[in-house]
Amino acid sequence: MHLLETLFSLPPLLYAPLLVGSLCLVFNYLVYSRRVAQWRKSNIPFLTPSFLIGHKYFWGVGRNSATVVPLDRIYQENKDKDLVAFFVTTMPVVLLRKPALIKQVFAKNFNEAFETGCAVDDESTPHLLSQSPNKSLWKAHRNALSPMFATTRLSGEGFAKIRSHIAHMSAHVEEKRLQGKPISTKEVAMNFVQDIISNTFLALNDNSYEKKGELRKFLESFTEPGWNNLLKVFAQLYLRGISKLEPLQIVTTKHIESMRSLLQKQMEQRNQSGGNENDLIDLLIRLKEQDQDRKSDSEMDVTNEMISLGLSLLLGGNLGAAVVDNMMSFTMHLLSLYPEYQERIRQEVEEVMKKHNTTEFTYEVVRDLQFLNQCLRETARLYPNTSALSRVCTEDFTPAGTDYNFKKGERIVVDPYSIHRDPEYFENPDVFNPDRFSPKNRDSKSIDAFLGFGKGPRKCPGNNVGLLIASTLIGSLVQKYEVRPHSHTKQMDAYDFHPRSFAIVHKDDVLVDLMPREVLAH
Ligand code: HEM
Repeated sequence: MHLLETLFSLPPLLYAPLLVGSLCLVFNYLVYSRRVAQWRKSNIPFLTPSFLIGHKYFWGVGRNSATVVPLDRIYQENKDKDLVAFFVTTMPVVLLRKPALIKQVFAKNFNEAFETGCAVDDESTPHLLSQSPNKSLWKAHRNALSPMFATTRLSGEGFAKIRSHIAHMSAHVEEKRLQGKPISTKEVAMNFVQDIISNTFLALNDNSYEKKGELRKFLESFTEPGWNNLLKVFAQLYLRGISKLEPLQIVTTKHIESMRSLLQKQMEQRNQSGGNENDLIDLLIRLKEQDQDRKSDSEMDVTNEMISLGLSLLLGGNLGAAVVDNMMSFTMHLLSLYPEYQERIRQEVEEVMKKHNTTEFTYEVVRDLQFLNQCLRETARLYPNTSALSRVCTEDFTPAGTDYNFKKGERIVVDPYSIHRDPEYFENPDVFNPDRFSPKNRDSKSIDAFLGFGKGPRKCPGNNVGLLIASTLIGSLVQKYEVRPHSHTKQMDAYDFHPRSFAIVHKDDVLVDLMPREVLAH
């Protein structure tokens, strides 16, 4: 009583913050103690939280990589455990450490741990596939988009489009080289993948090497690392209450309206030209035709469902198509440090072209570049793009063969970076060794431990499209040039990642020098 009297005798400007601060501490204590008691009862080992800050390692956010370094330290320090729970500020999470348990929860218990933790509240709100509010809607959208994930769509005429982008990219790098400048892998890769995606999904004929295309600008607003995007993802994952505010939304009203007008323009054009490109625009027009009520409607009005499909395809699960450029940039970095693997790619390109009786890149050539595909998968192992795969329990369950009781609402995370560098699953894990992905070397242990494209029914559906685009870029560059390091002469690790990104992206652009092979031959 005496304490309260003293407090209220202070000027309001002084006691109000003290009062609010004290209430926060009480609330914080209650949150921590309730969850800790639950973990204890559920047999889930946990790390005792520090007041207000949860786990101390997350205080490095903004200095080191946003999540890779803290998660890796927790992973390393709890080697004896299958799983370990802790708090990120006031957000409780359970980190699954063992691939067998991850497979169990992500695949076998999919029905009980279906959500990714950033679902929208309302079915009609335009959203990404990863934000689906319920399983039936997620399934319907994933099925509707499935023809877009088939790589055969990019054979024949589809690959003719890709060849025009190889020509744009080649002209760009040759111009830079003749000016004596290094090549920005970020720029080359980003323009390449985003122009191909614009062209093959949306029939936009961009050449971003000359002028940034419409889609390129749109996608950049989602993927550019920085405080703004970091805060948005953080709010979606950990501050569910305030994440409903418009500036904290991942998909803002402005994005929705840009997507609506882009789709509308392309659908109207297609309706007039009557062409059949087997792309997203045709898919949306078919969807509209199937809708009996709107059959007679000649206007190409774009529904929220169409916007959701467009966003999901272009941005994927974790701001997706953009991950392909990241993968290509890291591959160029690694290959610049391992010239012997560049030579093997060159030999493979020559042999496969000979087999298909051609001197240029075709769908069949790229499809058959097995060793190059291994190099890309090995890149995804060392630099897995997603710092944390996440699921939220939608029901209580106990994974088979364990006595861990997961409660509805529990957030589960998986840290691909640490598992991919664990010698228990990958021998000499820090070494870039594409042969570990050869069919003869792959074993069930490493197959289970590889999480570069996720796990279970929510696994990346676009991985083969992404790998095809990446193989085309890397194959055509390495065939013509020797790639040499310019900015990064040492293999990057977690401390080289961008501190303000949840994705694993390098903080400084990777620059390389290109030496034409015919010059080297003389
Ligand atoms: C080759 C580079 C790519 C990598 C490394 C990659 C990685 C991933 C990862 C890690 C996930 C999360 C999976 C999980 O939570 O279990 C994911 C989901 C997803 N990706 Fe990809 N991705 C790539 C390319 C693409 C492309 C090119 C597309 C689209 C054409 C795409 C579309 C998606 C979609 C739609 C999801 C959400 C799946 C769902 O929630 O059901 N991805 N991707």
